[in-house]
Amino acid sequence: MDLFPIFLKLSARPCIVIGAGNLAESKIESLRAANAHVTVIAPNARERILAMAEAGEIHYHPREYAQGDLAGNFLVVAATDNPAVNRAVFAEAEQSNILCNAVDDPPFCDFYFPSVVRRGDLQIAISTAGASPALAQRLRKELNAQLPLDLGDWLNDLGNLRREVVQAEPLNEERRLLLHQLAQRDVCGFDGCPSRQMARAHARTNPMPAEPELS
Ligand SMILES: C[C@@]1(CC(=O)O)C2=NC(=C\c3[nH]c(c(CCC(=O)O)c3CC(=O)O)Cc3[nH]c(c(CC(=O)O)c3CCC(=O)O)/C=C3\N/C(=C\2)[C@@H](CCC(=O)O)[C@]3(C)CC(=O)O)/[C@H]1CCC(=O)O
Ligand SMILES: NC(=O)c1ccc[n+]([C@@H]2O[C@H](COP(=O)([O-])OP(=O)(O)OC[C@H]3O[C@@H](n4cnc5c(N)ncnc54)[C@H](O)[C@@H]3O)[C@@H](O)[C@H]2O)c1
Repeated sequence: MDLFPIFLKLSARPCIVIGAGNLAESKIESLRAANAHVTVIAPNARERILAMAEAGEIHYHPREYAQGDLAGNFLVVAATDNPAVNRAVFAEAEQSNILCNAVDDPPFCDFYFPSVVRRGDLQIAISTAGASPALAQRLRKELNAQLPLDLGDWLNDLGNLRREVVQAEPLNEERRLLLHQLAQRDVCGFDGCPSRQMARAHARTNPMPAEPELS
């Protein structure tokens, strides 16, 4: 199957989850991790979901799904234990052009949830297009065991240094090569960090062109 892999910005976008059980909980957690505005509709909710609602992290409506509930949402996850309800949710989503994932029900999904390895802003998302979710999970565990725990902190420092370089140097081949070199070196937030000093020395030989004088 030809799936299109993208990383969506969900910040402040309204997303809705129908169902508040075991499977819904992990989907709500991943939507919240992307700062989506999450609404949940289900007659019964797990403890953790009730706690999120009490803390004001999500909106929870303790009732059954009704046609029209999806209006105004960007995406929906159908995670009830009733396939007929999940399919009705998918049908409404189709009609309203809202992206839908009916959990564990591939024909009723516009998108699949991947297995994710995360270190800060670094995310590696794995999909087998539904061929073997167990393999996706195993690969996640293998990659997770191999990647250093402080990779996210390091990426944060590297990102800050890259912003400095981009501000100080014009977009050219020298800058591109420097950024590749920095991505292979130790970088830290400390001002005297050797990689930082190297970047500053580079900026002296590759400065921004002077602003043209106004006549
Ligand atoms: C990655 C992950 C993310 C997540 O769920 O958030 C995910 N499934 C995970 C685990 C997992 N799911 C299942 C098992 C049991 C072993 C097995 O069946 O292999 C295990 C492993 C376990 O937990 O033991 C059962 C299962 N899953 C689907 C079906 C229906 C079918 O195959 O027809 C059935 C049979 C249900 C039944 O028997 O009734 C379908 C889907 N599951 C997907 C995602 C989508 C495709 C992902 C991809 O491969 O691209 C897709 C298509 C739709 C979707 O739900 O988005 C998460 C791992 C998270 C992690 O730990 O990293
Ligand atoms: N838990 C698993 O590991 C797993 C694995 C594979 C498949 N499944 C299947 O996935 C489905 C969901 O699993 P679960 O463990 O999250 O179930 P669950 O029983 O924990 O939760 C079901 C949720 O659906 C809600 N619900 C029921 N009818 C509703 C309606 N009309 N409108 C809105 N909400 C409604 C319930 O209130 C509850 O919050 C089940 O069909 C299950 O068989 C579960």
